[in-house]
Amino acid sequence: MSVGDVVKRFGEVTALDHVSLGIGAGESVGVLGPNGAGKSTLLGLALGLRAPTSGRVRLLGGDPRDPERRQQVGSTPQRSSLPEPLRVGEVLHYVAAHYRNPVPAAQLAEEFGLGDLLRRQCGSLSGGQQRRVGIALAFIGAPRIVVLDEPTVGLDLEGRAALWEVLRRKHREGCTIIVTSHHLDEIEALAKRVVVIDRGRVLADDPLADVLRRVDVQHVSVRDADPAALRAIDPSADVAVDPETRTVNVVTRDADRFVRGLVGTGTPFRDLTVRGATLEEAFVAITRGP
Ligand SMILES: Nc1ncnc2c1ncn2[C@@H]1O[C@H](COP(=O)(O)OP(=O)(O)OP(=O)(O)O)[C@@H](O)[C@H]1O
Repeated sequence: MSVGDVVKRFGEVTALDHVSLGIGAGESVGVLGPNGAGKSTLLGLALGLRAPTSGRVRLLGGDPRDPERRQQVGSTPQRSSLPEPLRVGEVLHYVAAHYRNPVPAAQLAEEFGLGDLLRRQCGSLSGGQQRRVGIALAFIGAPRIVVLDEPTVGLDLEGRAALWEVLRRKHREGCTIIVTSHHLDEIEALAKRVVVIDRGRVLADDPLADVLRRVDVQHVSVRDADPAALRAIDPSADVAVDPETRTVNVVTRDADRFVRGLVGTGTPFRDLTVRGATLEEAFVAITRGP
C-alpha cells in the first residue's frame, strides 16, 4: 500500500496534508494519532472507500477500487453493523461467497472463538460479540492485507488479548497488518513499525524501537531503598514511592548512569529493574512537538 503526496479535504477541513507513506508486504504497522488526526481518512483512502483531493494512492500495485485488489484486502471499520435477523453462521457464508478462496466458516469460527455464536442471530449478540464477528469477517477472504480501525473498541480484556494473539499469528503467516488503536500498549505488543499522524501530517514513521528511543526517558525501580538517597544520585530524576509494594520508581534520562551511581553510593536496595520509555511516553513527546 502506498500513498504519495496525498491531500484530502472535507470542505474547510484538511484531513490529510501532503502525506506520503509506503507499507510493504508482511509488515505490521500501527497508525497512531489523537482524535481527528486523519487516521481513518488515511485508511479509507488506502481501502478505496474515498478518493484523495490530490495525490496518488496504490494498493497491491494498483487502484484500490479495482475489484481484483479488493479481493485481497480485509478490513474492519471503526463502526460496523451486522444484519440483525441473520444468524452469525449465515453472515459468514454470505460474506464468504464474495471471495474466490474464502477461509472455511468452521476454521474462521475456531480461530476467532465464534463457535458458540454461529447459530445466534446477530441482533442478539452483545457489542463485544458483534465486534468479534466483524473482525473475523475481515479475514474471511484470506486477505494479503488487513486494515483494522480500532479493532479492540468494545472488547473486554480477554477479548483484546485473544484478538492480538490471532493478529500476531496472521502476521507470522505473512499477512500485512495495518491497525489503529488508542491503546498504545496494544500497538507496542503488535506493531513492528509505528506511524504517528497529527493534524493530517506524518510526525513519525519509524521502527517501533526507534520511536521508543526518540524519548530520553527511562524507568528504574528498586524495592526497600531510601528515596532520599536515590534523589541525591540524580536530582533531575522524578522519584516516586509506592508504599504498598515498597517500590521506589525513578524516571531518569540516563538509567546506566543512575544505576552506576546507585551501586556507588552503597545504599541498600533490592529487585532492581530497568526499562525504556513506553510507546505512550514517546507518543506524547512526538505529538507535543519541540
Ligand atoms: N466525511 C467527513 N466529512 C467532513 N469532515 C470529515 C469527514 N471525515 C473526516 N472528517 C474530518 O477529518 C478530520 C480527520 O478525521 P479522521 O476520522 O480521519 O480522524 P481520526 O484520526 O481517525 O480520529 P479518531 O481517532 O477520532 O477516530 C477530522 O477533523 C474530521 O472531523
